[in-house]
Amino acid sequence: MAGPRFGSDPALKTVGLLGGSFNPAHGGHRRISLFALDALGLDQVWWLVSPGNPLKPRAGMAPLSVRLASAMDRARGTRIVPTAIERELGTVYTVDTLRALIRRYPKVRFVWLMGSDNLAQMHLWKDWRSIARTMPIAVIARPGYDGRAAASPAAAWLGRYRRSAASLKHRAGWSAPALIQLRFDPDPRSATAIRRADPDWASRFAGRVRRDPLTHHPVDPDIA
Ligand SMILES: Nc1ncnc2c1ncn2[C@@H]1O[C@H](COP(=O)(O)OP(=O)(O)OP(=O)(O)O)[C@@H](O)[C@H]1O
Ligand SMILES: O=C(O)c1ccc[n+]([C@@H]2O[C@H](COP(=O)([O-])O)[C@@H](O)[C@H]2O)c1
Repeated sequence: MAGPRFGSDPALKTVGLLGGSFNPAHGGHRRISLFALDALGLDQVWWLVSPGNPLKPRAGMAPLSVRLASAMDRARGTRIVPTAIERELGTVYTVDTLRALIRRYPKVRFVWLMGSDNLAQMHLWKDWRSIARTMPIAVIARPGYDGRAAASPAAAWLGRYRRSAASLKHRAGWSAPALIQLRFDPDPRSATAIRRADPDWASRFAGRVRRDPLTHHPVDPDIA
């Protein structure tokens, strides 16, 4: 069954949500976010720096405050808003985070953004079909993962809800489920490669941690 169809109030803001470990944030995150902002006509992209991906090992994960500091550094000068709001909401699973955000920001239309590596394993996420019914999903092609993503259970289920990026620019057409595939010059950068090349990366951000980083969430007054 199709999910909610949103109204066409032009005062509503549009926000793309890119959830991730950001261990550390890198130029690939920045580039795909700026691309999605433009392709989908968004007002902002929020980076949800995760307190802990339930499917990822904790070993090798820098503290949340350090990962957030790296995200703030990478997002500087853009309409990307890094936040650790999941810590404040007390949510770990994406389905719970998205429900809480929708409740908290009724004037915002959200779209979930992710790389194709995440689509490939989305069927392992808690209530993944509910996530797809909650908001449109835009998937960004990522070198080495697109084949696996296309063959995945989540892609098969979402396949009948394929939509163009342009359809999100018409606010009245904002509905879920919807799968939008964003293809542009794929970006090979990854946090894994950065950690390998620079195992000490976290020490550069340790001195830049905010005093209250865990609840930090700068929000456009039009949105709150
Ligand atoms: N180069 C990229 N191209 C497309 N999507 C990306 C890219 N890098 C990260 N993403 C996406 O950004 C989100 C957050 O990614 P994450 O913080 O896990 O970075 P990562 O580089 O994938 O990390 P790691 O290598 O540690 O798994 C995910 O949806 C991921 O698919
Ligand atoms: O909700 C889940 O079951 C779930 C399982 C795995 C990953 N996620 C989310 O997927 C996003 C990408 O995570 P990561 O660590 O691959 O960057 C991040 O927001 C995680 O919280 C969510």
